[in-house]
Amino acid sequence: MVMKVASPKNVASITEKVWQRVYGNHGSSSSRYHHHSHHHKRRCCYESEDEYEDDDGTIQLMQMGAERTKNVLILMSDTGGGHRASAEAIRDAFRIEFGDEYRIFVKDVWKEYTGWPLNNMERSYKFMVKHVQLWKVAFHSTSPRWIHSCYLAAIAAYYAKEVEAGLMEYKPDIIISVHPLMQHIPLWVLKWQGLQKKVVFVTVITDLNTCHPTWFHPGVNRCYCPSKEVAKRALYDGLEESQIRVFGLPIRPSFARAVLSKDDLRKELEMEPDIPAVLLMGGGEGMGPVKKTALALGESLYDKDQGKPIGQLIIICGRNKALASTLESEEWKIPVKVRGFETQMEKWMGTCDCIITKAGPGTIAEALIRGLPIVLNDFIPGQEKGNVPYVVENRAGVFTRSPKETARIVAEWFSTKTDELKRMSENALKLAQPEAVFDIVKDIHELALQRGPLANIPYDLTSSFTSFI
Ligand SMILES: CCCCCCCC/C=C\CCCCCCCC(=O)OC[C@H](CO[C@@H]1O[C@H](CO)[C@H](O)[C@H](O)[C@H]1O)OC(=O)CCCCCCC/C=C\CCCCCCCC
Ligand SMILES: O=c1ccn([C@@H]2O[C@H](COP(=O)(O)OP(=O)(O)O)[C@@H](O)[C@H]2O)c(=O)[nH]1
Repeated sequence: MVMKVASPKNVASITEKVWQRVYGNHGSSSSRYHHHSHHHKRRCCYESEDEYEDDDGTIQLMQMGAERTKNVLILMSDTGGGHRASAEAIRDAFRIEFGDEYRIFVKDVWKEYTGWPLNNMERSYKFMVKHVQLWKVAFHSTSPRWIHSCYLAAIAAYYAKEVEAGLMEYKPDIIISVHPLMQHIPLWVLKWQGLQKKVVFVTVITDLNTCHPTWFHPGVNRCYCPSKEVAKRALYDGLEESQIRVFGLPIRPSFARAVLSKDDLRKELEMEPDIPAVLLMGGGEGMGPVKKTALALGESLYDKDQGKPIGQLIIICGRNKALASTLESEEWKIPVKVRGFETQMEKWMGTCDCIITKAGPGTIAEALIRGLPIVLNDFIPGQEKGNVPYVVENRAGVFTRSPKETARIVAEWFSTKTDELKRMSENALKLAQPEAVFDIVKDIHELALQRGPLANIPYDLTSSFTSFI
């Protein structure tokens, strides 16, 4: 349970003071500034209030009142592989559903526009999750709202102009955050710019259960929760029911829509046609006990009596190149494929019969769609802890940290307990929500339509107008 130590109003006023300190009296909604940064070349500087030129030189006044392509800015960070996967899923679903109506940008604005430590979150995060106790302390100690709001306000004070420049470069009509640390600062920027009434701001949560409270910001237009458990937490943390929607975790449309034949895929991926296959992975970064588990499977999936394999193994190491090269140099008694970062995960999952993974929400949601029983072999404390009961209590998989136990379970699934494998596969399919990403983008589209005439006013005029509304 998270204790609410400070009221949101108090936190807001601290934040506003910080903004005032940074911008002085220029923090009004209609202010403009000249910001040149070495990070980016494509900067628009407005020389006067009369000149409104877009990057391609078209004068925006011409667009007033007309239907125009709307800009969608998706904020993410490569801390793990899940945020990017969800961002790309949303981008692809927008394209499928609405074609040219929307122009989508997937960006880590902090990485591109700010400096240390925000531009280096991936490395800091990797370091922290390797030292599990450090991550545990950081995760739990920053859970109370007043604590994380203070941290974020301090960061905002330092990098406000850079983040603002990063957001405004894309002239977003809609901002979608798929990252826990990308609510507060962008929402403050919108408030300061007077753009709250023009820009739709939504959060798409990518954790299935025990997510960090930074995900929940009462200032959003919508908060898309992937499960009822997360929705409960959102309500508890002060969001209104009208702000919350539960559609599921957004998964790339290639997963949701593809009809794949296992036989064809096995040919395409050059796998053995007739023996069952297990997929072993550890998220985008190849984390968890992948190597030990692979070695144990190399033994358990080999039938010594008959002198032949009872299963084959696919190991996807993600961005962990060191892991891939050590596994490639091993001698195997069973058919094994070692792969690096794969872009067509739906194919590898489509060709396998079960999966072993750490409790990453993206991988879990994808495996459920493919009906793969799951052996969870690790979890990151905090945000991934709750994913374990989500899978186990719904009987879509099991949890064990022991590589030997994992190898034994898979060997049984492929030999004496095929009925259990089948049952778990059916349970997995019951939990799958392949349409979630489409429901999310359709709902965002509805929100954008509800914005009314303001949304069609050229971007650079809007903040001046809205300050009078
Ligand atoms: C005695 C108290 C000392 C405590 C000191 C803490 C100082 C602050 C330092 C670090 C901040 C820790 C942030 C915790 C909140 C994170 C919220 C969260 O859930 O983050 C998860 C993401 C990663 O995404 C997850 O990836 C998973 C797989 O790997 C999985 O896919 C899951 O679904 C995803 O949600 O984590 C981050 O993005 C963490 C980034 C940490 C970067 C550390 C940067 C260090 C320095 C300064 C920046 C400080 C930012 C402070 C923000 C504080 C507000 C919380
Ligand atoms: O080689 C790889 C490894 C992983 N992934 C994807 O990366 C995401 C991993 O997200 P998850 O939440 O499971 O874990 P994280 O990497 O964030 O820890 C999933 O969508 C995977 O399909 C991928 O596309 N290629």
